[in-house]
Amino acid sequence: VSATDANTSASSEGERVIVVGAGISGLAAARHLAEQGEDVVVLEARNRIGGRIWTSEKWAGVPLDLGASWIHGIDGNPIAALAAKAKARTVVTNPDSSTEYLADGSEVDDARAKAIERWQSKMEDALASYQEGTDKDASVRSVVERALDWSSLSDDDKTLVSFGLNDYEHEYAGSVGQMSALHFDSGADIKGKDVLFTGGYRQITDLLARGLSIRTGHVVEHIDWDSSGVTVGTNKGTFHADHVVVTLPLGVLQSGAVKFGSSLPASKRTAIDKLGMGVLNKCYLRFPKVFWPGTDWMTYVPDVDKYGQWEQWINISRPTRQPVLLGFNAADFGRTIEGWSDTQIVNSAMGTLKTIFGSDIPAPVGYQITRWASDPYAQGSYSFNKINSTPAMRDHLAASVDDRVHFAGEATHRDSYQTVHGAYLSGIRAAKEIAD
Ligand SMILES: Cc1cc2nc3c(=O)[nH]c(=O)nc-3n(C[C@H](O)[C@H](O)[C@H](O)COP(=O)(O)OP(=O)(O)OC[C@H]3O[C@@H](n4cnc5c(N)ncnc54)[C@H](O)[C@@H]3O)c2cc1C
Repeated sequence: VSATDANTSASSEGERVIVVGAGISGLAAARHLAEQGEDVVVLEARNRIGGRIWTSEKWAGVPLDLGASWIHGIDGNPIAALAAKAKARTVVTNPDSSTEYLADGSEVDDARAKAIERWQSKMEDALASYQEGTDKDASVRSVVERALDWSSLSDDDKTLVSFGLNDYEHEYAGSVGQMSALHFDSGADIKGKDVLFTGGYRQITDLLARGLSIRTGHVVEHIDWDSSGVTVGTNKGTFHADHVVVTLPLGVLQSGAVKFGSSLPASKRTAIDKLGMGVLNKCYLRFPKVFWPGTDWMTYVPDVDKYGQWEQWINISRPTRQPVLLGFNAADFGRTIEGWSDTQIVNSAMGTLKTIFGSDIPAPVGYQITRWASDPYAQGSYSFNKINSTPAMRDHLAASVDDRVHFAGEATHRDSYQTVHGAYLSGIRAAKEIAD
C-alpha cells in the first residue's frame, strides 16, 4: 500500500489492500489478509478502533459497552471462540429473568402477564400468516393493527399491543411503521445463550487488531478505481493499492459522505437506498445504591401516548458489581431524544424510574448516553429490513465491483446482519475474495 505522504512495507510481495474502517468487519478482513501475507493497511476515521463496538473506560474499573454488548447465541458463534482465545470473562443474561411494570408503576400481575403474552402471540401469528399469504409488502405496524382490529381495542389492550410492537423495535432497531412485514425477521436463528463481557467487548477488537497496520484519524473521502488499481482519498493524503475493502456502515453509505468515483452498479445503489438503518441508544445511570429487583431485565408498559419511551432496562449491577442500570430506547423515540440535552434525557429516564420505584429514589451520581444516529461515522445503530427491501439486497450490497472494490460490514450479511458475528463473518468473506 502506498500513500503520497507515507509508505508502508514496499518490499512485500503480496497484494496491496486498503481496508476502510477498523470495526469488527474491517479488523477481521485485515487480519485474514495479513495472515495470508498480503500488504494491508486499515484506514479509520475515528481516533479509536472498534466502530460500533465501543467500551467506555470513563468510570474507573467499570468498563461499559456503549455499542454492542452481547454475543447473541454462543453456539457455533465465531465471537465466542475469539472470547475464549482472549480469555475474556462473560456472563449469561436470561431474557426470561424479567420484572414487568405497568404505566402507573405497579408490578404486572399473573393475569396481566398472560394478557401480554396473548397479545404477543397474536401479533406473531398475524405477521406469520401475512408472510405466508402475500408477496406484497406492508409495515409491521399496519399488518398488526389490521389483524387485531386496532380501532376496536380498549385503551388497555392498545397499551399492551403497543408494548409488543415496541419490543420488535428494540430487537430490530427499525420503526414498526417502516419495518417490512415480509422480511423484518429474515435470517438466521440465534442458537444458544446470550452472554456479555464483564471487561467489555473491546477485548475482541483489541485481540484482532494486534500487529495490524491501522491509521486512525484518517477520514476516507473518496474511492476511485480502474483496471490498474484503487485510489483512496483521505483527509491525510491519498493511498493506492490493488484492492479496497469498504466496511462503511450502511448509514454512512446512504449519506453520500464518501464519494465513489466510477459509478456503483444499479443493484448496489438500490440496496443502499432501500435497506433501513435503525437506531438503538443506551443510557447508563449510576446510583449510590441498588434499589431495583435482582432480575436481569425490567420492562415498563407506558400509556399509548408515551409509546416506546423507556420500556426496556437491564440490570447491569450483576456483571459490573456496581449500582448501574441501563435503559434502552429504539427507533423513533431513540432518534428523538438524540436532539435533547443530557439533562433532559436523564430527567426523562428518572421520570419512569420514579413512577416505578417512588419519588424518593436517589438521584444518579453519573450517566453515559449514546447518540448513534448523530454519530457521523455510524449514522445509526444497525441495519434493518425496511418495507420493500429484500434479503437479496444484502447480497447486492456485499458484491464486489470489478474485483477491485469489496464490501463488508454487518449490513452485507444476508443471515446475521445487525450482529457482531455477522459483521465478523462478512469481513472474512470479503478478505477471501482477495486471498484465500
Ligand atoms: C447500541 C448498539 C447495541 C448493539 N448491540 C449488539 C449486541 O448486543 N450484539 C451484537 O452482536 N451486535 C450488537 N450491535 C451491532 C454491532 O455493534 C454491529 O453489527 C457491528 O459492530 C458492526 O461492525 P461493522 O464492522 O460492520 O461496522 P462498524 O463497527 O461501524 O465499523 C465501521 C468503521 O468504519 C469507520 N468509518 C466510518 N466512516 C468512515 C470514513 N469516512 N473513513 C474511514 N473510516 C470510517 C467507523 O468509524 C467504524 O470504525 C449493536 C450496535 C449498537 C449501535
